[in-house]
Amino acid sequence: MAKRNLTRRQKWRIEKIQEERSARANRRGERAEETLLGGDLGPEQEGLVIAHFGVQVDVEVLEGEDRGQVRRCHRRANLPALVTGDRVVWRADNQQSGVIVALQPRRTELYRPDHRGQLKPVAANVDRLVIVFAPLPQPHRNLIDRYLVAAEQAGLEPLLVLNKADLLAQPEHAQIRGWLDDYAALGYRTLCLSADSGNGLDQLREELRGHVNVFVGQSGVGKSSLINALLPDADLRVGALSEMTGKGTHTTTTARLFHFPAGGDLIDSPGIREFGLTHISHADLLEGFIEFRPFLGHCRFRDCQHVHEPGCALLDAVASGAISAGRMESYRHIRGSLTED
Ligand SMILES: Nc1nc2c(ncn2[C@@H]2O[C@H](COP(=O)(O)OP(=O)(O)OP(=O)(O)O)[C@@H](O)[C@H]2O)c(=O)[nH]1
Ligand SMILES: [Zn+2]
Repeated sequence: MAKRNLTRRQKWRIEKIQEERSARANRRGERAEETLLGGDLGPEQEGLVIAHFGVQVDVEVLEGEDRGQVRRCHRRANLPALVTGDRVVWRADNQQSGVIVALQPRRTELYRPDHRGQLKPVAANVDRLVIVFAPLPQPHRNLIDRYLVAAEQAGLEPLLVLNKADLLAQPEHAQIRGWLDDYAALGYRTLCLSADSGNGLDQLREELRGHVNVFVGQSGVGKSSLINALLPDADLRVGALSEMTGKGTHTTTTARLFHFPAGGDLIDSPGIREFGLTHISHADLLEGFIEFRPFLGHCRFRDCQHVHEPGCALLDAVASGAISAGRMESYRHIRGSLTED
């Protein structure tokens, strides 16, 4: 017994010595790096990544008298790639920039495939997916459902926004309102509003407050109109960014974080707006239809495709009205478009 204890203690001491050694080596490396980066650094402080440009990121100061200001920072070589929305620990240098020394754990991550098809994080700590649709362009249920599945998969709370409510008075568009009610009945947050008239924008401001939001939806549904109404300071939106980079080559692709004047944040970029359109596994797809969950695993056949199998719990649920035919159709449509077999 005593012997084993001793051995354990010895092992622990050896590990401790090794840890201290590697910490010392790290500190040496960091000191060398800091000398290269231009000398004395200020104390560690919290920051928020609001944009990134290759190896550099823009960090918003979250503490002290410079709170709200933006510093162009490098990151220490031992850190993973940073993305917009990351919370970091950083140290100021004496030239209006700084060094990022640590990345805080991410609550959520949004991924997009890069040009080689590999998934890469593009934003961190988003918690709200604002799915915008409208009577025109004609909405597609499976597209909305796809965003909902992506939201479930990424751990974001969806908010369904039916924009262009002014068009609902036209008889040919009247049934779209029913879609919103169907989603509300499933337990989702919903809003019906008009960016043009401004009706319902106050409720939207309320919904966005206290969240890091991303807007998605088909082209032409009014995302830009809504964002313009919520972020009236146009300079903040576009101009400031190209001015800061000096050349503006990254202005259209990099994700950028904005603060809504009424509270809450927005992370936006053309790439982010397409979030959720790829890479869903079969299992995630089924789980992403929240009302399917009580029935999953209850089909007679373990490899049930939920198409025409006898004893299919999902088909029975459709027959009994527990699952709507529209959502089932939407599920099948998305399932048919997945590449995984
Ligand atoms: N009738 C009506 N039209 C609107 C409303 N909101 C936006 N629109 C119009 O819809 C069109 C598309 O709006 P955008 O804001 O550019 O749509 P978007 O979703 O940003 O489109 P992309 O930039 O292509 O992604 C514009 O002509 C807007 O004027 C609304 O509440 N009612
Ligand atoms: Zn089944």
